[in-house]
Amino acid sequence: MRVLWLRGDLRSYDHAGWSELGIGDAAVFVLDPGLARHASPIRRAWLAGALGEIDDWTDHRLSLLHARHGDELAAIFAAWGATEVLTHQGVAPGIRRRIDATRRSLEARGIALRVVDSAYAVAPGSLTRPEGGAWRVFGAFWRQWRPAVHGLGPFEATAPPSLAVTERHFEPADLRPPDQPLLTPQRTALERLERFVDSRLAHYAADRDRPAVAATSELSPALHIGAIHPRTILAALGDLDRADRFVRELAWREFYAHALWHHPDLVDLELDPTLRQIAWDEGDEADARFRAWCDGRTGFPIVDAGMRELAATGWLHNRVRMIVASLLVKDLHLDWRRGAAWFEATLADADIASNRGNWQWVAGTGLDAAPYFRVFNPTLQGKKFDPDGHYVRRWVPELRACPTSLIHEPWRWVGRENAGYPLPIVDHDRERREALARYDAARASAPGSPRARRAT
Ligand SMILES: Cc1cc2nc3c(=O)[nH]c(=O)nc-3n(C[C@H](O)[C@H](O)[C@H](O)COP(=O)(O)OP(=O)(O)OC[C@H]3O[C@@H](n4cnc5c(N)ncnc54)[C@H](O)[C@@H]3O)c2cc1C
Repeated sequence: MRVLWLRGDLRSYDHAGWSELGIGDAAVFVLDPGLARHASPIRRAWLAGALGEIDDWTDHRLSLLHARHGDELAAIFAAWGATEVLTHQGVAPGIRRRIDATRRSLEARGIALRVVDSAYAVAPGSLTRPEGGAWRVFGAFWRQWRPAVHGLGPFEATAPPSLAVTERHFEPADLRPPDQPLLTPQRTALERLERFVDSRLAHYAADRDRPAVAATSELSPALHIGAIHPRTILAALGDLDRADRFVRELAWREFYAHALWHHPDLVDLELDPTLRQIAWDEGDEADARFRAWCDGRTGFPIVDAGMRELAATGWLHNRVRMIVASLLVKDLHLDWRRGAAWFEATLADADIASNRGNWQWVAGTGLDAAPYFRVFNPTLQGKKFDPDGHYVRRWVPELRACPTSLIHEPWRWVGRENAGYPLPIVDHDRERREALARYDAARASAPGSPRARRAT
């Protein structure tokens, strides 16, 4: 008997695993105690929705287990009479550890575990530099990735398999917090894809940086749980050259997954060894700044709009992610890991590879990162990418009456105080200089730097 062990591939179509199942097999989703504890309410809602859709499709024969990975899970599969377990590739270090532990326990019982697919168009680890290891520069990765996805098509649709074994420790609906909406991630993803190709793709390159404009695909939460596969997206785009700007974004997702595959420590460790000693602020005052950032009360309108959108919806526009992340690291001098953890606690699409990779990009410490000395000015970013202030007014009601000419500098607006909007939490120019000094000091004290050698 075969067991399809579903994880981040929660869909019924364009799926390598379903096509291998036959009468008498089983499909299972395992809720590890860690996942149950850490997933944010919005992610639980996406998960519950996707499991509900698969459960309906299999006529409620999906097995849903509470179990620890490793021995406990392997023992359940063995009791079912499993001869082979199919699953998809894990990329995040914690997931890889859980799969490896389960594989070992299965093999000890004479059961094979086979990886049949990944959540990527090109499986992480399958592209390497000629000299080995992950690509360090996106452009070089892109040149190899782009031909590899040429002509890639979705898996053929399969009928729901007649699953024999069903064991249920919970129902999909139990996962959804009561205050979260009932979601249908597969249906939503396919609708968003159609909407994107029909009405947004043509303007994507021009408008993708404007948070007030509905210009992007909004596919990231569905991609994260595998309610849609990049193969399906690429196939729907048709001529990939015409969609080049968008295809590049999909490639960034795969670049970071490849990077994490080769450098599992990028989750917590600066990939640039010369920037591992940056002096981050800690203590009560730093905590207060962190809270103001989380709550959207920094006094920088575009930042506050973004952080409030994130809290309210679990989603945030890419340009605004970059701006808020830059403020945290370069203006508030708070550790990028703190910001990344907050994103993981709140984003519906929270994904270790994309999140940690992008935070390191913003901090200037990662692969192909923004040069550390390039510091976003939140006021100029706001003026450039939200010129009419529509995005700010949507999320910061205190500034609705503020004239457009001052919306990104409300400290100059006479009505600010009555509106109850705070002054900027820091002076950007001063903190920019401070950040550069701290980065320079870190570089100077890094092992191997000429100044560090002189000091020892
Ligand atoms: C600090 C920071 C943290 C981020 N954390 C995450 C995260 O946890 N999960 C996540 O999926 N994305 C993350 N991103 C990347 C990006 O912001 C989102 O993928 C994007 O905003 C999702 O919106 P969309 O689906 O409409 O994107 P679109 O513009 O429609 O792009 C299509 C797809 O391409 C991928 N993509 C787009 N931009 C990027 C990028 N910069 N890096 C990697 N993949 C990209 C996503 O899968 C996205 O769904 C982060 C970016 C920053 C700057």
